[in-house]
Amino acid sequence: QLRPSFYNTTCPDVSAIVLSVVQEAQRSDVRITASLTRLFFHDCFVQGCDGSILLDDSATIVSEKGAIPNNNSLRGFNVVDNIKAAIERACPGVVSCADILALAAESSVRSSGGPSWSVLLGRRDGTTANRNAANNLPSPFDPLSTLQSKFSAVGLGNTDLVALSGAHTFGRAQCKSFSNRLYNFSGGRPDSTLNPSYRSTLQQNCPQGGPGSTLNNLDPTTPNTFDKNYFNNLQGNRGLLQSDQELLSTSGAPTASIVNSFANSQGTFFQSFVQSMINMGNISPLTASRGQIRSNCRRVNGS
Ligand code: HEM
Ligand SMILES: [Ca+2]
Ligand SMILES: [Ca+2]
Repeated sequence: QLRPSFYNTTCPDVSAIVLSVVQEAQRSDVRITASLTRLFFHDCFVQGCDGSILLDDSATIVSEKGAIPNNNSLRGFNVVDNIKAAIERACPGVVSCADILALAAESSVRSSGGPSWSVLLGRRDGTTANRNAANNLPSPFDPLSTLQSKFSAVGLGNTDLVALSGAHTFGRAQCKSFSNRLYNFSGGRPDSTLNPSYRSTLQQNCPQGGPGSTLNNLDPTTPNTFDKNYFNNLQGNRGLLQSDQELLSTSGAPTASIVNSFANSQGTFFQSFVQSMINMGNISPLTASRGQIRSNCRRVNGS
């Protein structure tokens, strides 16, 4: 069972160390807090929160980093290395990489204006990666019903889906993640659930045939602040990804009323987000004698 006090005697300063490295990184890279938050999601949804996302390719590992949703998209691995190095100096061999991802997500949200919470700890690191499962992460092109089933497969419900999607209140997406909505979405027309003036801004940034890698703010109103504006954007048909706008615009969807309640109250959103991050962090952790404490987050010990 995970608990906030897991490192109280063995590494009492672990949370403060993580926070300070995250905030140092944030000084030169405003986006890094979003990137670190996303790493935790992509770890937990594949084999649970076991640090599998951090493993590099090797003789025995087919890295999740090469999966389609991750390749040329995930970032923050060097900051995780820096956090690990700082923790190893203070308490060698004690803190797992999986727990570092959980702590880095909390520090990131808090350092961007969002809620803080006490992080459940005691996960250990896995010794395998799963490229195929990583290829099956929730996709921005999935219909709502598929997003719901991918969440329910790991024990998460509609409230978790909506609250955690609220992490798109900060960070960036590449044109290729949504440009299908801009030109020829259905019947030769753009996506009708995309606000026309927002659409023309996006069309300028993502011209047809242009580079798919150009970055766009996920939240056009407060791109670097963790707040409830993401949900207000959905109400104005300003969700960037199809998977964002669907939460509100799918007819009859049970997620719509949850979007509206978060749009009305930042306190309600923050409370639900914290609970849902805890729920996501509880996805099949390795505890007790299972797994290991990696000494290098990129490699299984002894390989
Ligand atoms: C509901 C299913 C989800 C889908 C389909 C989805 C999809 C995406 C996509 C396509 C991007 C942009 C990637 C790119 O263009 O390179 C992105 C970025 C991001 N996602 Fe999600 N996401 C989902 C849920 C989540 C969750 C649960 C979290 C965290 C709790 C999260 C946090 C983020 C953040 C913070 C970014 C920006 C990262 C950066 O700027 O480096 N997402 N997501
Ligand atoms: Ca994992
Ligand atoms: Ca925001």
